[in-house]
Amino acid sequence: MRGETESGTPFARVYGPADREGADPAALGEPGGFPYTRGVHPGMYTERPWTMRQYAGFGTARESNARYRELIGHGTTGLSVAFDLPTQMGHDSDAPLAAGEVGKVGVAIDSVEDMAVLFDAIPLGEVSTSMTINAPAAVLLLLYELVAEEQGVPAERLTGTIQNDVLKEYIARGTYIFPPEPSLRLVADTFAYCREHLPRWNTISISGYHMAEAGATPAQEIAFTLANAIAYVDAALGAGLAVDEFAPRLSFFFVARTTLLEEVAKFRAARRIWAHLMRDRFGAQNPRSMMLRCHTQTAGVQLTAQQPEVNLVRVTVQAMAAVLGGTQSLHTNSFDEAIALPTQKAARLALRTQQVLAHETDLTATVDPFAGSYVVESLTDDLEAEALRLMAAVEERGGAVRAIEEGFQKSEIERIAYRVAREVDEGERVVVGVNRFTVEEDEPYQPLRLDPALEAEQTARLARLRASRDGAAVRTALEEVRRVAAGSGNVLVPLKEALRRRATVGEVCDALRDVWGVHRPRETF
Ligand SMILES: C[C@H](C(=O)O)C(=O)SCCNC(=O)CCNC(=O)[C@H](O)C(C)(C)COP(=O)(O)OP(=O)(O)OC[C@H]1O[C@@H](n2cnc3c(N)ncnc32)[C@H](O)[C@@H]1OP(=O)(O)O
Repeated sequence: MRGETESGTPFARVYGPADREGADPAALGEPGGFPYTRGVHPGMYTERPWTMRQYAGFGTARESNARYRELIGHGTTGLSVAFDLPTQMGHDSDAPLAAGEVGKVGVAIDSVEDMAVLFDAIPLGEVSTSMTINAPAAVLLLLYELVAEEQGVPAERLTGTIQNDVLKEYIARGTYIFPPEPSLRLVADTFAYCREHLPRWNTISISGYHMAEAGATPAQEIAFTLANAIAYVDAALGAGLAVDEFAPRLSFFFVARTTLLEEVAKFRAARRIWAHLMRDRFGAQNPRSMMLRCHTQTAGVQLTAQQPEVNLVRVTVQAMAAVLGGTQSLHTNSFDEAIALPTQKAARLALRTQQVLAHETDLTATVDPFAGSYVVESLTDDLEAEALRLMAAVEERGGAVRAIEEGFQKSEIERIAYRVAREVDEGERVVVGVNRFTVEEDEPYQPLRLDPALEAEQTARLARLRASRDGAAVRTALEEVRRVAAGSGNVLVPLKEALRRRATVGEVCDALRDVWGVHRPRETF
């Protein structure tokens, strides 16, 4: 048995009252009350279960639309769109760089017409939709708003989230386009635009998930995520917004690992740190600005290609950690994700896992069941202290952006990833089915295969769009995007007009690239 937490603190063999002596009851508080250690709502899941939000998308808009409708039919309670890499990088499906990638890791969206197909017969006034899109987040949000307009749904009714967290892209995920400064401006413009037009929209999902997948410990995950959050808050304040005008719509995204006790503590510690930051450092007055609301995804990196059915068990434990930690929204991975895109059956089983937890167990019968547990409260305090220490290290480097430019977070995370890989290789860290309890031959598994004709189909669709639209109007609209991007107005306004006129995702991103350039990472190791 490992003698220390994933964050590197030694585990006591037994925890007891002595470990909690002198603990301040105010640090725990009440559910729904400052500092929200016990959760953001007084009644939590006794009032409403978390949102079951399965991340999905592949092929063209038509295939993904069918998968969403199927998920809704099976009882999913929120949508979560995965985009393909060209879309995430702001390139059209016919761009040379897109070749071979169209529709692979998510859906290909080139224009408002694709977006309309993606949400065909899905009432946007009723469903909440998350979109995992970062550098071009504003563009995809505007496409969503345009489709809602076509459906006759007013923007102020729309609920959902854009990931829009470009800082962690530089650290871990990699789909950045522009340099940090214009990227932060675009984020602040999005906050301002949403405040005015889409007040119920969560404007960002500040993500620790990808850093965790890259190797971050739970303490690093909290610290680097919240350090990025501070940079976004500073950017918005710098753009002239008041903290309570945008902070209630900031949201977060964490992983849930199989180390259940430490993970439960992680969610609780993160909420506590955020509440203090917002109240004490940024002077927030609105309690909603102080509530860390989060989505959680089970840890994909812990799933194995060997004996893949064992992943069902891992995902169940991870999902329990998220629920016991008080998440607002949850994606459970499919058991076959270490091999390929999920099959239909695996995707359904993943959703069923959440439904069993919500409807068959007693996890939802009472709020924050682990409160008062000697070990979980101690781990919560330990994680809080360690995360604050790491956040101070980021501050010493001049804040998140400076530290990113120096390669600090990335190299700290890589150090841990290397250590974990070595422990697995040496058998010190047990991975069932990989370095212990292996079998000679797994049963054959049929992965989902994408139709190779799909890329040609999507580029032909794009050619038809280009031939049928008013080319001169598109050129004028793109010129306006460049003009505003070079100045200081809110760039979402001309972007929306260009998209309405059938400019494509690639064309509007190219217009921004013309003005802002692209980010070139510094190599560190
Ligand atoms: C790995 C992969 C990749 O790299 O590609 C990815 O990134 S995948 C990444 C995928 N990312 C995601 O799916 C992100 C999902 N994020 C979200 O859905 C959001 O940001 C969220 C975390 C804030 C959750 O939003 P949500 O709409 O699902 O849920 P909420 O908690 O906001 O609940 C909806 C409404 O019900 C209210 N409500 C909920 N529960 C209660 C309760 N117990 N008592 C009283 N009210 C309640 C909320 O206040 C809210 O209303 P009101 O709004 O009025 O307060």
